[in-house]
Amino acid sequence: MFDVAIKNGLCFVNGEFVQANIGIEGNLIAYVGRDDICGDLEIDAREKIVIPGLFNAHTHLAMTIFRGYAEDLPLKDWLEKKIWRVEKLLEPEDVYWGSLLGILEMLKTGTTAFSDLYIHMDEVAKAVGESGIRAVLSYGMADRGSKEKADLELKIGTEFIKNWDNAFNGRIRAIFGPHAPYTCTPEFLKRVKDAAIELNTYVHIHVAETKWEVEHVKSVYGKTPVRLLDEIGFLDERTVIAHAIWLDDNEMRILKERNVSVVHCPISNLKLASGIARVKDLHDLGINVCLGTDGASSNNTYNLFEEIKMTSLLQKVITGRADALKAKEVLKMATENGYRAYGIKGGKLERGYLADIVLIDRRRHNYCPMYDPLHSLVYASYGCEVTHVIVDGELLVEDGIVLTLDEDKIMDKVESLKEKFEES
Ligand SMILES: CSC[C@H]1O[C@@H](n2cnc3c(O)ncnc32)[C@H](O)[C@@H]1O
Ligand SMILES: [Zn+2]
Repeated sequence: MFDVAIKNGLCFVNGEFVQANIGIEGNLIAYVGRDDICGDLEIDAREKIVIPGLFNAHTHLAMTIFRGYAEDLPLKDWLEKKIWRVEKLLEPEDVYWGSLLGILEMLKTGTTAFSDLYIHMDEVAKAVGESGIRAVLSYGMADRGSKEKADLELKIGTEFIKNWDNAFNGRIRAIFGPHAPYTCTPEFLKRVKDAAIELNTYVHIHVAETKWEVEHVKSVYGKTPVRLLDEIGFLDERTVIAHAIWLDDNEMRILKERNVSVVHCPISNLKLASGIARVKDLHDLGINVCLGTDGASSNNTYNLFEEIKMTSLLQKVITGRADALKAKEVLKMATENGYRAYGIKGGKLERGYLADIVLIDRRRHNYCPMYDPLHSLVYASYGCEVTHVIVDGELLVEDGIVLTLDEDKIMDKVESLKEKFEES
């Protein structure tokens, strides 16, 4: 008898869809196979596709508050003329409600875990605790050339890790999140890496997002962001870089040699007109590529199914090859690779892996006819087909309803915050 039994689903196991039952004990998958199983809670999956939970590997969760606030601008103007001004007005409680809204949207669209880099992170951690989702959290640090600021930022970032790492049965992993090579000096980034090594933790950072960034870093430090980071010993298997658009072949080889993971955020990159990452090349080199949405102000949703489809389509068009990335590989980027990037044993329907599992309704007009569930999922999903979501062995979404959150209350709160930022 298992705690939870998912029965007769079409399950994504070892890269293919097979009819199977899944037994969950505590927070782990304890059984995957064809034997008839029982559970204290039994979920009938006869009409469902069952996949490992999606991992959104780069977010600024509470930016739901600024969804639609600053449109049709390139990254530099978006940040400098709009976003950084209103972020100064953010209070902790705003971040709490904005984060809950982001979590609500992610759970409803099959995301079981995310990696966030933002401010007022205690509030994000509280929202993660209450909702039941899994998260890797980092306080977003930038020294901007000031030694005093560097000391303070590192202190806040370190305290956050000490207070929250492994909270809620290990659902929260707390790591370092320096913003970018153009807001953080190499001296500061070196201190962050040393602290990360001492605490045995990960570092999540934006790198090579725009042409401007590369030219700016070159003009100040005489080398590109990736070469600069490599020179200070910043890059290793516990480094996760978001974007990685403007790289030459040699820089890609450096990322491979150092075992760095890359988070591809195609929709944000298109919307801010930053560029298109060479994901096929990164993938072919053997780099661990995972997927992210970035913040809701540059996307404007937290629906990872959109990133899955966009990743596939963009690589087809920039390589001129319709088979640039296999659908199976892209689904792996959205699941297993995200968990792997942050050293979490999840993202696979396999015994011993974390029980982060998503059930999807097969009986939808957009999946009809279903020749191959993999292709239906990757190319025809809206995200709203998700019916059940289990995180850490707990059922959080049932028949499309998030059991742990009050959807109307969260929406009312975030809608009411708009007033504060409208005039800014
Ligand atoms: C200091 S907390 C994180 C910081 O990052 C900003 N941000 C959001 N999206 C992006 C992006 O695509 N590139 C760079 N910075 C980004 C966010 O607004 C916060 O200020
Ligand atoms: Zn970002």
